[in-house]
Amino acid sequence: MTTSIKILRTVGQVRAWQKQCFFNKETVGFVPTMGALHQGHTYLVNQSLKENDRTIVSIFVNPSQFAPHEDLDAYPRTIDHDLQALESLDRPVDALFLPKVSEMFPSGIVLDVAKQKGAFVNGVSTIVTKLLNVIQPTNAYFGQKDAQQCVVVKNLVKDLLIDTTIRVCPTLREPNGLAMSSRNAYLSQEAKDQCSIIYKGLCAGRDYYEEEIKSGKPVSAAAVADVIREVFSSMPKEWNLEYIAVSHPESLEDLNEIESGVGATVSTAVRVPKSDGSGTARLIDNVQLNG
Ligand SMILES: Nc1ncnc2c1ncn2[C@@H]1O[C@H](COP(=O)(O)OP(=O)(O)OP(=O)(O)O)[C@@H](O)[C@H]1O
Ligand SMILES: CC(C)(CO)[C@@H](O)C(=O)[O-]
Ligand code: BAL
Repeated sequence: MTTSIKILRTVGQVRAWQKQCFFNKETVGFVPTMGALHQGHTYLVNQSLKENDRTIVSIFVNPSQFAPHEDLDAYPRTIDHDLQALESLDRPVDALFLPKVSEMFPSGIVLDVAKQKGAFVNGVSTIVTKLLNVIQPTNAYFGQKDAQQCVVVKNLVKDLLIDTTIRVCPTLREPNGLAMSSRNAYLSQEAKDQCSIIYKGLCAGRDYYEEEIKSGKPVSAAAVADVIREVFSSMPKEWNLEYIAVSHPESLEDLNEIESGVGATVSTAVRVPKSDGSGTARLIDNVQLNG
């Protein structure tokens, strides 16, 4: 496909592009993705276009953040569609970084990491650090949908003294409330309709909290989770609720009580059978309880 977007495939090409921006005193916005772009992604890209002189997007399905037997091979790869989506914005992005695995992991991937607990956190921290090192953006854009990822990335930028501002954008949703996700492509329309129960449950938990906190006393995290579990009890029985977590909004440590002035992040993951029968799609979502 022909495109006006500069396609960069090597670290060397990105560094040369970045140096030119730096030389011109232009700010650089960066949106890391794994492709299969949807409106959640284009929201982040539009935000970057608004706030920076130049915008670069990366598409890299990062093997090091998939657990063994997860959907690395099946993960949707739709590069022609993605290029079209980036071309048809009000202003096209300036550059697209499309590295091969060998470019990002020249010494290979330590696959044992994927067997350890916390593989996702390690995998995301490593790839985001590498990408920020290569691109050295002024601002980098992430979606609130991946709440754990936002916390991990904010902490790593702080701890490693990386000179990039992390901008977190709200979760974009389908009209029925389902959070947009590349993995929704695994589901039939009927399943997507049923999936509205995920956000409904989270909202019921948030409504309960907002009512209870008016008393001025801390609210029990278990009680919030129970309200959500009650809504989730009408999920189809073949679905698998992995967890409901009520966590501190900054550290993501589990909370027993939610205090006003602090609030919480309430997150969940649900495995829903894929419509082609080839396994399950893991859907995640979260809401914020205001402090
Ligand atoms: N619905 C959404 N609203 C806002 N941002 C989103 C949304 N979905 C994804 N993003 C953000 O886009 C960036 C790239 O995410 P990614 O390419 O993994 O897409 P994804 O749809 O989250 O994929 P999947 O859900 O299959 O993991 C991340 O910062 C992610 O938080
Ligand atoms: C940030 C990211 C691109 C790192 O691979 C990925 O975790 C994602 O798409 O959210
Ligand atoms: N969007 C979060 C990264 C992942 O799906 O692995």
